[in-house]
Amino acid sequence: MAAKPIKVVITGASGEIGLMVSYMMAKEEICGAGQLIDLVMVENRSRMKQLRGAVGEIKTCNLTNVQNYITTDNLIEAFTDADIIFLVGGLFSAPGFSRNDVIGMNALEFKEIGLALSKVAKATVKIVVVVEPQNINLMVLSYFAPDLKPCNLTALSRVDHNRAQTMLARMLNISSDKIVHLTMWGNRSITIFPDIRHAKIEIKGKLLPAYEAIKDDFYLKYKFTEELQNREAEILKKRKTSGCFQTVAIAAVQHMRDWIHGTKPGDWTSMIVMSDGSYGIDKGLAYSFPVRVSAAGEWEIVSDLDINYYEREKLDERVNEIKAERMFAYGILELPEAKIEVQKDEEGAVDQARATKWSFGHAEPLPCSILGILEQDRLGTM
Ligand SMILES: NC(=O)c1ccc[n+]([C@@H]2O[C@H](COP(=O)([O-])OP(=O)(O)OC[C@H]3O[C@@H](n4cnc5c(N)ncnc54)[C@H](O)[C@@H]3O)[C@@H](O)[C@H]2O)c1
Repeated sequence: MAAKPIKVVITGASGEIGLMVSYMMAKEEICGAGQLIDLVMVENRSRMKQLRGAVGEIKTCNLTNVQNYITTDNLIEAFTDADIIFLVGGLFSAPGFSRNDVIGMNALEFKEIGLALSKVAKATVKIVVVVEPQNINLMVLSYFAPDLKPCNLTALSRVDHNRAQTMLARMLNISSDKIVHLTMWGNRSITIFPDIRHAKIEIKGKLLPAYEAIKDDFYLKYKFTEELQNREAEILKKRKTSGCFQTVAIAAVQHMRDWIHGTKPGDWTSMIVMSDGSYGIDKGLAYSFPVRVSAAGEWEIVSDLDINYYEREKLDERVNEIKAERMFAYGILELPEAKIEVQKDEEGAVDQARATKWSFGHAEPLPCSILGILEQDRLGTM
């Protein structure tokens, strides 16, 4: 008898990245050779027409990997019995939006997602958060779905891992699979910290430390990080587009493939996971670590890298940044853990245009208090 189809859910499935992830999951045998999937594509009600159009197109691509195509705007229906969930549906940072705008808006989305998962998630589900800011969204989701265990929860830092790997390979004109033991530490933001010191490069069959192979310590320690951080902006400027959609979709699918089948023997990847206290990072903080995955699909943090004084400082800076962003999100959600006071708009005035924009995906415009705090942040008074 054929194996039961694996239920793969993609939220934001009619968006740029969600649609590309859907195509790849329908086309590639990510869940295993010959393994059928049920592809569940989730969208906001207002985008269901576009989603049905997109599914109509995928169905005519002559792909044999999918047993059933399901479209829905109902998170409970989507998440029930789901084996794999790509959380791609959320708000993208538009021109003029600050990072705190994006944190606030997506915190509200991820509260809803967490609540839905808390009702129906399978104990073995594999979830990857693609929506920015990935670290914060993962912690909000986990807060509202407390029964989910760290083994269920990851977020995407593979985009930067892939970029760094490719940049190093290009310096030596070699294939990127010759670069191993690379790590992206911390927060998926412009401050993500690439660790090249532990990376190794295969040259003529021998693994050499990256610093020894490249022989440009100043570039690797200072300029490389800057170039990595600016890479996305550079591409967007040249392409005149608002996002590196292909880069993100491919990274999300690679992340999931490694999680299902294991990382390359002798190597690891970078994933945002809930810290178990490794490297002195607070337990429960969503942080990008070096992560090794067994062939059975169980991930663990690679916990025995030596960390020097410079790296310690960088790791701790990212902890503080993530904690501050988490506090901001908790403030928006009015959680008891928040130490900041959510300011009420005493005048009761609401900028309806912004309220509607930020309430994208929600039945009601966001409350005044939230608009108040976001406005303050934009004015730089927080
Ligand atoms: N470097 C990165 O890792 C990176 C880069 C770009 C984008 N992203 C993230 O990927 C996400 C998707 O980007 P995109 O370019 O595809 O955006 P997009 O605006 O094209 O698509 C997002 C889709 O999500 C849907 N959506 C919003 N909330 C939803 C919800 N709760 N449930 C279901 N659907 C929902 C929207 O209707 C929209 O169709 C963005 O939110 C962004 O944060 C990450």
